[in-house]
Amino acid sequence: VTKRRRNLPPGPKPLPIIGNLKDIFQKDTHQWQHFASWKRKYGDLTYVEVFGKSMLILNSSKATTDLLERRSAIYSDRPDMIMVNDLMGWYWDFAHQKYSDWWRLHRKTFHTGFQPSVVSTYHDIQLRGMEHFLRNMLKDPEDFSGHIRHYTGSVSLASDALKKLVEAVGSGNYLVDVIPALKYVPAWFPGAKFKRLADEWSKDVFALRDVPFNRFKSDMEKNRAQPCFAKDILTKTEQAGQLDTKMEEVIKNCASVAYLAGADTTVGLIFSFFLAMVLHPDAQKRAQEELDRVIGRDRLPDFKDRPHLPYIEACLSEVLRWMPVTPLAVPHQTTQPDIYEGYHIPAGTVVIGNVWAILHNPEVYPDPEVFKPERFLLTEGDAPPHPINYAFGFGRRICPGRHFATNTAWLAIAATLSVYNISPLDKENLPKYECTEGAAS
Ligand code: HEM
Repeated sequence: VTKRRRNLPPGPKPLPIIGNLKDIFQKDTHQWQHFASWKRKYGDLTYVEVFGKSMLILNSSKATTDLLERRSAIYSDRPDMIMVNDLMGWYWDFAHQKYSDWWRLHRKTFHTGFQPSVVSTYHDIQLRGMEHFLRNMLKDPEDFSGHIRHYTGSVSLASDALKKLVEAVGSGNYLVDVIPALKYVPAWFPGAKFKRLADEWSKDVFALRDVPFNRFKSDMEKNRAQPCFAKDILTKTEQAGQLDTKMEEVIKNCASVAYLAGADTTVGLIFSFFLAMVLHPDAQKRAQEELDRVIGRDRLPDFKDRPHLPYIEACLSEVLRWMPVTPLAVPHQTTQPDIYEGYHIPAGTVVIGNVWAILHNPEVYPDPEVFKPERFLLTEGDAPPHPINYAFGFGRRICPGRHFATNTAWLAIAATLSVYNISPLDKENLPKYECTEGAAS
C-alpha cells in the first residue's frame, strides 16, 4: 500500500525494507533537534517507518495534547523494547511495561506513595539530605557532581545500571528494539555484541532491584526498617489482608523504580541548574537578592517559603524548559488505528512527543536558547505555559514522580543559592551550553 493511499501523515520518503532508517539519525545533531527540524518541512506531525514499524513524531503542544492527553485511552501503550526488557531484564520497571492490568496495578501502588498530598511526608528527609549536601559542598566544592548524586539518593550501583539503560535506549544502535527476530541470534554470533552485553548487564539490573529490597525485608523482620515508601505500602497492604506473592513483587518493583527513576533524571536537572548559574551570573544575583530579602541570613530555606520566592520558582521552571532532562520523554504506542486531522495513524505506531521542540518553540518562549527566568514572572494569562506540563511526559503515562522531583530540585536551588555562589573555576574558559545525547540527557 502506498503512503498516499493510506493517507499517512507527512514525512520523508521511505526506502524499501529499511524505510526511513537513514532519515532518523543525523550526525552531530541531537535526536530531538533533528526531529524538531522536521516541523518546518512537515508541520506538527512527522510520520516515518523503520523496517515496517510506524513512528509518529509530535513536534507541537497541540499535537501532544490532542493525542497523548485527550486520546490517552489508545495512546498509552509502550513499544516492546526487546533489548531493554527481555534481554537486559528491565521488564519489572513499569515505565517500560505494556498498557495492561499489570502496569495499572504498579501505577496505582506507586501513586499511593507519590501523589501530591503525600510527597510532603518526605520533606523532612529531603531537608536533612539538603543540609548534608551543603556541608559536603563546603568540604569539597570541586566534587559538586558527586554531592548532587548523593543528595538525590542515587548510588553508584543505580548509576552503572542506568548508564547502560540510557546507552541501550538512547543510542538507537540496538536494532533489536525494532527487529524483534534479532532476539534469537545466539550470543556467539559475530555482530551479536549487544546480546553478550545484555547478558552481562542484566546481572546489575536484577541486583538493583533485589539487593536493597532483600535488605529492607530483613530489617522489617528484625523490626529495624526506617519509615519509607516500601514500609508504608507493605504495612498497609498487609493490614488490608492483600499481601500475597504477587503484591509483594509489585511493591518490590515500585520501590526499586522510585529509587532508580529519579536517579539520573533529578541529577540532570540540578546539573543544568548549576550550568545555568555559571553562565548567567545576573540571574544568580537576582535569586540571591530574593532569598536575602524574604528569608534573611539566619536560617536555610524551607518548603514553607516556596510560595514567597517567585524568582527561585521561575529559575526552576526555566531550567526545566531550557535543558529538558528527557527531551523526547518516553515513547508511547497506539493500541488501535486512529484518524487525526484527516490522517490515518496505524495501530502499533510508536508515538514520540518532542518535549524539547515544545519547550524551545520561539513563538511561545522567545529566544529559547537564552536562560531567562523572567519569562515566567509575567502575570497569569501573559506567562507562557509552565514547562512542568511537558517536561515530565504526557497523559496516563505522565511521570508520577514529578512532584517529588521538583521538590528535590527546588530545595537544592534555594538552599545552594542561600549560602554559596556558583562560579566557574576559570573565568576565561566558561563551560559550554551543551548536553549529552540519550534518553535522559
Ligand atoms: C527531573 C526529574 C524527572 C524527569 C524529567 C522525569 C521524566 C519522566 C518522563 C518523561 C516519563 C515518561 C512519561 C511518558 O511516558 O509520557 C517518566 C516516567 C516515569 N517516572 Fe519520571 N522523571 C523524573 C523524576 C522521577 C522521579 C523522582 C521518580 C520517582 C520517584 C520518577 C518515576 C517515574 C516512573 C515510575 C515513570 C513511569 C510511568 C509509567 O510508565 O506509567 N520520575 N518520567
